[in-house]
Amino acid sequence: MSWDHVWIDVNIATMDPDNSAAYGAITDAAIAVKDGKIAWLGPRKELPDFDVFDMPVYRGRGGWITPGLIDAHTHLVFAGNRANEFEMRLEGASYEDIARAGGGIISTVNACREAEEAELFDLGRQRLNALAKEGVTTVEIKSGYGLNTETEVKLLKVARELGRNHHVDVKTTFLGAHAIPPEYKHDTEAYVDLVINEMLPAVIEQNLADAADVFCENIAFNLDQTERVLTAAKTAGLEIKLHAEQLSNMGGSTMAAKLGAKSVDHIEYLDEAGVKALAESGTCATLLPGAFYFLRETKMPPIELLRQYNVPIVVASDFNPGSSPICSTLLMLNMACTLFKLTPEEALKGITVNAAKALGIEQNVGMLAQGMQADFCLWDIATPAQLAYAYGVNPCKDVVKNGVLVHQ
Ligand SMILES: N=CN[C@@H](CCC(=O)O)C(=O)O
Ligand SMILES: [Zn+2]
Repeated sequence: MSWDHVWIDVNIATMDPDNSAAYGAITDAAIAVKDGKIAWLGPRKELPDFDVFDMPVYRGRGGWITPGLIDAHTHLVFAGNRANEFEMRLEGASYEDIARAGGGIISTVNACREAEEAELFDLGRQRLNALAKEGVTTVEIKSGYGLNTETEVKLLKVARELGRNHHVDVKTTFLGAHAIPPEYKHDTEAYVDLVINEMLPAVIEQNLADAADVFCENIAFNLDQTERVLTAAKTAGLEIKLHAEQLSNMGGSTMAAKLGAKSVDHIEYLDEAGVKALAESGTCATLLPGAFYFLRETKMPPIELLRQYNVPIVVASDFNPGSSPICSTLLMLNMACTLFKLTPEEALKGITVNAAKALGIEQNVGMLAQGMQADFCLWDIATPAQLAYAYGVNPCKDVVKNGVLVHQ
């Protein structure tokens, strides 16, 4: 056999739904890589003969290999910070109060409009490095802190540039309809027109986005406006997704599901009819425990219903300066279990196989099987549940991205 490299003395959490063991596990396993793909994986004793002098053989010392982690919802390109609002909330103001008073998303918009591309790139790279150290190999980055064509394009360009300059793959999402900018405060419809008729065409023309998103909420865009933007984006060839049912039940999830959205995200206020709609369309439900925690929310997302209707559950960091300033995908595993009572296996699915579905890349990444892209991590852990159980000492030992060992 001629491979590029082989790993032995490992256990593998394949996360492959066709493998009925918990985590799709194969213990005492081996995995071989060739041309950026998984050429072979299975029990060590079935590993075909190969010449040990022909290729590097890595020993995992009994650790676990998982798919490279996928953070399917972040806003990681932004300038400034909102520590002042954190203080205000601790003194009694709510996230909604601050947004209505012109703070919140708009304060980050002001910082982003002023920031140079190079500064945004540098900040983005530091954050990407932090995620990559924890085993993240694919990340989604949204715009949404520009709210004018120039700055939305700038943010998406930076996100694309980060993807070109980092081993982490970047999927970009246009979120021009994130909030209503002050200059359109009294004419939201005109802002929606601008998003559809000016921003979206600019983004499409420069191939800056893979998907589009909207914040459907009483402090942002109503159902009709949301539907208009999503329909235009879909017609333009983008995947669609939605910030939905975070602070109230607006019916955004059902509408987005009917339009074929890849995911609806937050969903604390999602009801049974909404869950059913997701199940019918194959739309993923993305849980954002970082925002739930940081905003001290109390309304739980409908976990039991999601299970009952077999809706793929995704877990993501939602890393952003306002509602989730937590740049850690691994910590989300712990929070998804402690706050939402997901099992560690459900949580790990949420940042691997289901996260890939939410980004439409499940044919290539998110689980480990022959022919899949060789994106995987070696962890210094005795059981996969340890990834969700403890936090603080990073157990990520090695990362293989596109078949190349990038971090040791
Ligand atoms: N909910 C809307 N958007 C972001 C928050 C952005 C912000 O507060 O800056 C979120 O996903 O939580
Ligand atoms: Zn978000």
